[in-house]
Amino acid sequence: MARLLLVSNRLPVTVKAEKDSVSVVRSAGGLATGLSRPHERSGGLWIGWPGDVSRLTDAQRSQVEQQLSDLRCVPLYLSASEVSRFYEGYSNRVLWPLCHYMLDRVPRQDRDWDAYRKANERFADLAAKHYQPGDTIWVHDYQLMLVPGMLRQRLPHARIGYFHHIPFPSSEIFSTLPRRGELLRGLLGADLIGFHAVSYVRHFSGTLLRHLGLDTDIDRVLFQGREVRVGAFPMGIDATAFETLAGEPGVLDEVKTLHERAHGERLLVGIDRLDYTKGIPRRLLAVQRVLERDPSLRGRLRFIQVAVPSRTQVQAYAEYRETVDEIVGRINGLYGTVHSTPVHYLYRSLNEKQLVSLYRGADVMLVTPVRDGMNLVAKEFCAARPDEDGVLVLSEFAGAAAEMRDALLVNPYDVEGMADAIEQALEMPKAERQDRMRCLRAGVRTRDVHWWVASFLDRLQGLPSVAEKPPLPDGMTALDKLKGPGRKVLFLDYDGTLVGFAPTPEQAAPDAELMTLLQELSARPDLSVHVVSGRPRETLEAWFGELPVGLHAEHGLWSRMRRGQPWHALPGVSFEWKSQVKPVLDAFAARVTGSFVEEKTASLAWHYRRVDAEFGALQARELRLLLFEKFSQEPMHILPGDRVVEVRPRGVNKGRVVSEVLKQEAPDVRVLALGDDVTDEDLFAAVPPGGITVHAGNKHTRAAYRVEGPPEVRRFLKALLGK
Ligand SMILES: Nc1ncnc2c1ncn2[C@@H]1O[C@H](COP(=O)(O)OP(=O)(O)O[C@H]2O[C@H](CO)[C@@H](O)[C@H](O)[C@H]2O)[C@@H](O)[C@H]1O
Ligand SMILES: O=P(O)(O)OC[C@H](O)CO
Repeated sequence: MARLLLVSNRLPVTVKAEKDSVSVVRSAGGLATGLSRPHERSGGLWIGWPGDVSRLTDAQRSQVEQQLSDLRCVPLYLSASEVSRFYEGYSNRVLWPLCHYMLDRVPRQDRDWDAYRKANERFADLAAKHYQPGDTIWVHDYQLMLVPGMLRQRLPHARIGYFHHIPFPSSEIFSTLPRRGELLRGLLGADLIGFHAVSYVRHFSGTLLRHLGLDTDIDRVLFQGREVRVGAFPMGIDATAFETLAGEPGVLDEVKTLHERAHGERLLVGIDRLDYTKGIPRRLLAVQRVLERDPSLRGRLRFIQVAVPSRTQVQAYAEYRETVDEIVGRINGLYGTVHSTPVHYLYRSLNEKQLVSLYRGADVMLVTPVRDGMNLVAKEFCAARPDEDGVLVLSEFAGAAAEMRDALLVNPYDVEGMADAIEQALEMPKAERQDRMRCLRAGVRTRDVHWWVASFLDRLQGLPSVAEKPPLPDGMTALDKLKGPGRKVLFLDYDGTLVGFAPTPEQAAPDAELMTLLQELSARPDLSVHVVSGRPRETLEAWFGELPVGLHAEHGLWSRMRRGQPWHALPGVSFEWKSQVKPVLDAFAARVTGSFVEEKTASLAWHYRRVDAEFGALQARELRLLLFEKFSQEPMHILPGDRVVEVRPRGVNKGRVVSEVLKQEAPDVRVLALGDDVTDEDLFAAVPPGGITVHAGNKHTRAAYRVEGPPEVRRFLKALLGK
């Protein structure tokens, strides 16, 4: 079995320094809880931060290191400044609230970005240092979003996975981050990027399209010549362990004590990290509403809320704690009696036995985060109910809600609605409670943490490795093959290859640098230059008419082989379908604001480059479907391009230009073709053996080499000129 290198901000254990002793204890948090057992069973390493060790003596530090090494944990010590700027700063003041849709909590400046980047570099360096060929690296969570990209640079052939444990917000939210591009590119260093829910995958794909122009095809996206997979892998828990613990005599005794001390009060339970995403204030208000509405429940209801201290140095958490304290005090002041207290609030961590006793003893479990990646407490509660009793009230904004449909789903912003759900839970007949709990438990057992780890790793390890399916070599390395004497013919696509995309076709006119470059290339006696474009011949003539280059318009329908020669069309091409297709495209242009139709002699194009990227891509798919449905018998091709859908006559393609041009050249001429979109694939296909084909971009291609885009294409052509 391949070794697993886990990389997460926190190790699954934390250093705990007491007065004269030091030890390592299990960290709180879903990630630590979920992956501890799989890590124990795998033979790999876990790299991460063991917590604050600044006050340890040298002897204590080596004691800690020995204990960590026994657990196969590799510590990465964060300095005080890293804790404050990388962990508390960028990770928890910026990314955490942003991914949880809390834009108003994100600071106005991103001064901690540098610290975030540098800390990510340290994690990547340490992981790369411990990496052995054949290892699988699995990076976790939002604190380390740049690590996959950094690892890819250090270990181009490594198998790298990344899992995002918190929500991936809609692209509208993610777009507000000034560093969005860097973060997205960082994630794309991975081979597989996992999320808890399909909706997060959708948001991520939309964000890639909007900001990097990358179109995800169901579960994969091409980036820098590599195929990156994305998928939903809902995380589970160690259900068997929770179930076993819930049946232990110690736990059952504890549950009995809990009930005895409650003197017949019904038990509502909430267990969370004290985090403003967990919805504790509104949950408390809902309990208050229940007591307000039904006086008969006063003295008969006990809400036990346990909150484990978390990120206490971050001001928002300190303020949140005050808010919770205040509401608890108010409810107890209002509805407490000398005999009973409605809210029992514990601000501390519990051990597993105490935790499970509360799960097992609860009548109603309240899991009502305002936003949560998954929420494992909901699953732990169900696993700890082998008695098949107890009701789960679950927020529809927790990732877990997608799977746990038998819970009472609530809108955590709707206090009245939550109060209704609590009443419904308290009144629910036993048979219904059991039915629901049976279904919930079946899901929790089937999709447990072992299933989660296995499904992610199986997918990751089943992918062809970069070594098996290497990215295309850099186009620059092909230059040598073109050096030396002998004639060469260059076929150059225009849009997306020689120039970048502009909002309108007119705005993508050639600039002075490009004109000079083409002038110099065509002046070379050993080079013959042909511009092969989808543009109309009038445009090519106006731009390049004076240059001694071959011009080929409308994908080769029209050609002007040499300067001064007339344009001629390919014979036998039918255009009759145009009059029927045009109204369909016009209707799309009218309905999709910002899109427009371009008409050429033989073809039609619907452009959506000025339309919102996600919406445009959706509409383009719909248009293609409609055209296929209506016109499949017509002698025309429907071609998706870069933010354009083109309809062209059959029998016309850029490949025909290559064969026509080469008829007039000696057989040993060397051929170079450069292009970026699907129409250029015909060009590449027609290049004879021994020729060089270079794709400018990230798409699937039959070309043998790849360059990034127009700036690199120009660098390539300049290098060809010896510049
Ligand atoms: N008082 C207490 N004492 C002891 N233990 C306590 C405790 N309160 C909570 N815990 C434990 O901490 C864990 C909390 O996990 P969650 O999934 O609920 O949230 P968290 O936000 O930490 O995790 C992040 O990662 C997980 C896993 O991916 C996602 O589910 C989640 O959405 C994301 O925010 C649970 O295992 C729970 O038992
Ligand atoms: O205590 P933190 O900040 O490491 O957060 C733990 C949570 O599980 C975050 O995913």
